[in-house]
Amino acid sequence: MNVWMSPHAPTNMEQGLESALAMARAASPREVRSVLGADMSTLFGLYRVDCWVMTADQRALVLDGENELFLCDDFRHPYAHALRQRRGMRLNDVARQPRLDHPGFQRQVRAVPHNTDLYLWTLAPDAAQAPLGVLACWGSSESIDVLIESDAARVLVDLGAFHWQQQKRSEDARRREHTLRSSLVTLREDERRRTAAHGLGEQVIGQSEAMVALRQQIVRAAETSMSVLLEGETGTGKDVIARALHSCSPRADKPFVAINCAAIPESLLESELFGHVKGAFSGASENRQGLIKQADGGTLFLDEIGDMPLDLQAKLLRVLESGHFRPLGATEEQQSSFRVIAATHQPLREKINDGLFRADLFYRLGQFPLRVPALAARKGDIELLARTFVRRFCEQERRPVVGLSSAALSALDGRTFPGNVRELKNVIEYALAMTPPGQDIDVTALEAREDAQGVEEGQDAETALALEAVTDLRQAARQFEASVIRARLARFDGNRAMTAESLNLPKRTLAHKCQQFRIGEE
Ligand SMILES: Nc1ncnc2c1ncn2[C@@H]1O[C@H](COP(=O)(O)OP(=O)(O)OP(=O)(O)O)[C@@H](O)[C@H]1O
Repeated sequence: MNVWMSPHAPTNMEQGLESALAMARAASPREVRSVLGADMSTLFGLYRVDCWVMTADQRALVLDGENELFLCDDFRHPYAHALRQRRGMRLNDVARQPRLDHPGFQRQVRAVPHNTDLYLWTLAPDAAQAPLGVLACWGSSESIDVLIESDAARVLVDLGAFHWQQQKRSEDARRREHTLRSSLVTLREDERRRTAAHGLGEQVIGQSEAMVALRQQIVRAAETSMSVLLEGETGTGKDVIARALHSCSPRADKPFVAINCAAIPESLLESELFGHVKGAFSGASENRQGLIKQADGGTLFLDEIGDMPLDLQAKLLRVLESGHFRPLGATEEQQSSFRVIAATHQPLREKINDGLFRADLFYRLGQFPLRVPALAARKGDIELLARTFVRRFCEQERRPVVGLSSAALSALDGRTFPGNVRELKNVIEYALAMTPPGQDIDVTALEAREDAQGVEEGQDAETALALEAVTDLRQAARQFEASVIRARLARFDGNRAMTAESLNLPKRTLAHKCQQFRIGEE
């Protein structure tokens, strides 16, 4: 019997037309399925109608919004049979189908009344195409009889498959377009970052894999407002990197404020950072803005952070967490919004273990850790660095730009550079001074510096011997100390951190002695 020819024909026909219209208006495959399932159920008085969806890999059937999954090659459930036959399939009294013992299917059977029949339609827009899914209609034997006889049911199912397919196509097209768009955005982003990283090449020189990767990380860190912790041996370029990071960050037009925590006496460090008000301590004759406030909107670079005293570490942590601080002697709090970059050549973890550095500050500073490799680990960079320094010095001195002989380059390659790039730079500068203008730097010019250092050290030894002749022991000791420090500083290309380390002196003590002996002023 045709359902539209039933005694309620006008109502049913109206409903059928409404259903067809609703499917045509549906905005997604899921909406088509939902209209089809609901309307079939109402029109034919069924217990339940499920619209099973074929997964993209064509291996299973799933139901919108549910977890149940039926594999297409598992013939313990009837959906696999329907898919294989690709035509309508009827199961009378589903509870009496012992071979269909799929646990999921049995759960469904238990959820419907006794004597329920099942009619399955394989939904496909046409026979040549892969099925979209299976429509499972559960109902009494009579309603399933009506369903099977009904032309209207067939029309609705065909319409459902058609609109499902149409919506699926436009959804696939939208998804493809979205994927394309987002991969284009990613591509553009990557390209922008690559260009930015490339642009940093003039500031942070190096073509080794490690340096190329480091520049990319610098660009990434610059995009965020995270705290950056630079770790690396002395002279590896931590200062250069901090400045480069600031210059390619959105804070570039705001101040870059740097402080070396090791170079400033402990007693002054706090007031340098936080500022003070007039009369806060003896000598504080006027209000003074601290570096934290000066860095507002920009970047605060804390070099040698490992040398910051513990009590100041706690205060720094508080500023980083809250953005608030109080200048020395002030009653009011101030605010500053800055990005912090900290640098250290000391292993901070060891300092934490020794109770000299706060673990919480370490983690707060190291939100974006960057490790700067030693020059020895990227010897491939020596030539580019050397040539760049030669060019820069020549331009600075207004001399014709010269090159480096291959013997000079291989001599550089053979050196160890404990002072890293700083040492290389000093070697080049000295060699250039020893080379007549217009001539390439040769190996003899490089060796001249070592010879000069040797003489200087020899002279120091002579001085030390000569001191035996003096009668004032304290003065002799001071002169000897000064000679040792001078020689060691010369050996480490003026690097006080390395000098202090090699003499087992705190950097602050070395700084004090240099001041006392006027080293570095002559
Ligand atoms: N990658 C680099 N490109 C260009 N110049 C560099 C690079 N690395 C270091 N330099 C130069 O080497 C010298 C030392 O660099 P910098 O002061 O940045 O090192 P550092 O790691 O901060 O040293 P320290 O730990 O002793 O403070 C500077 O003159 C700097 O210009």
